[in-house]
Amino acid sequence: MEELKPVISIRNLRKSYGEKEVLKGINLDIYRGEIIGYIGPNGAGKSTTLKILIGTLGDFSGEVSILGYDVTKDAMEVKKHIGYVPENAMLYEVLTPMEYLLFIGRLYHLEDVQIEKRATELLSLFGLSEVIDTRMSTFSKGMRQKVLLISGLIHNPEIVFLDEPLSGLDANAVILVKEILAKLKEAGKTILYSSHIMDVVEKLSDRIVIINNGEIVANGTFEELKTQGSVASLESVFGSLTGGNQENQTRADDFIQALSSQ
Ligand SMILES: Nc1ncnc2c1ncn2[C@@H]1O[C@H](COP(=O)(O)OP(=O)(O)OP(=O)(O)O)[C@@H](O)[C@H]1O
Repeated sequence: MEELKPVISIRNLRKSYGEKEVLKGINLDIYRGEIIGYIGPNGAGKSTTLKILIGTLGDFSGEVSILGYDVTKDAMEVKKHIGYVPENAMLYEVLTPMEYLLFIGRLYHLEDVQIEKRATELLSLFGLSEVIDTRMSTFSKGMRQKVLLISGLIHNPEIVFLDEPLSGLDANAVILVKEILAKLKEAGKTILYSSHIMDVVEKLSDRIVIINNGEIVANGTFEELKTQGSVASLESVFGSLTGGNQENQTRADDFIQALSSQ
C-alpha cells in the first residue's frame, strides 16, 4: 500500500521578529481532505504560521512544503494550488465587488467570462447581487468579509487557508460559511483555518491544533482532546492548555474593580 503523504508538511518551523521568537519549532502534517481548526490565544502565532504557509512571510527556519513544493523555493507553484482568505485584509474600497474579483481572478489567469460567471453566482449566494457594481467603501464588515471569502476561493484551489473567516459575519452568514467549508471538504479540499469561535471549531474540525506562545500544545480530534483534559467543551480544553481559565477569572474581577474605583 502506498504510504499516505501529507499535503502540508511543517518541520521544526521557527520564526522571530527581532529578538522575539514567535514560532518555536512547529511540527505539523495535514492530509488531503482534512479540515483543521488552528486555535490559540491572541498573539500565539496563528497568523504568522498562515502567512508562512501562503508564502508572504519569509525569513524563517525549518521546512515547510505544500503538495511536496517548498513554500520558499517553489512559491509560484504553491500559489497555484492554494487559496487564502485573510483576516481584515485591505480591500480596494474604490472598486466594486465585480471589479475586485476580476482583478483577483486575473492574477490566477482565469478568463474574464469565467470570473464573471463565478463571481455573479457566488455573490448571489451571499446575498450581494444588488451591490455587485457598488463601490465597497460603504460596505459593512460582514459584506467585505463575504467578498474576501469569495476572492480566496474563486480559482477553486485544492488547499484553502482562512484566517478568522467568521469574523464580522452575522448568524446566517456563519451558517452559510460553515456549510461552504463542509462542502469544500466533501469535494476533497484540504482546509486550515483559525478561529476564536470555539463551538464552530468543535463542530467543524476533523482535527484541532492548539498553539500557545509559539508552540503546539494539542493536536487531535475534539474527542481526543476532551479525554486528555477530562473536560466537556473545547473552551475548557483551550483554557486549561493555554492557562486562560484562572487568569480570566482574576482579570474579570480586576476589570470590575477598576471600573468601580474612585
Ligand atoms: N511585524 C511584526 N513585528 C513584530 N512582532 C510581530 C509582527 N507581527 C506579529 N508579531 C508578534 O508575533 C506574535 C504572533 O502574532 P500572530 O499575529 O501570529 O498571532 P495570532 O495567533 O494570529 O493572534 P490573533 O489571535 O491576535 O490574530 C505576537 O506576539 C505579535 O505581537
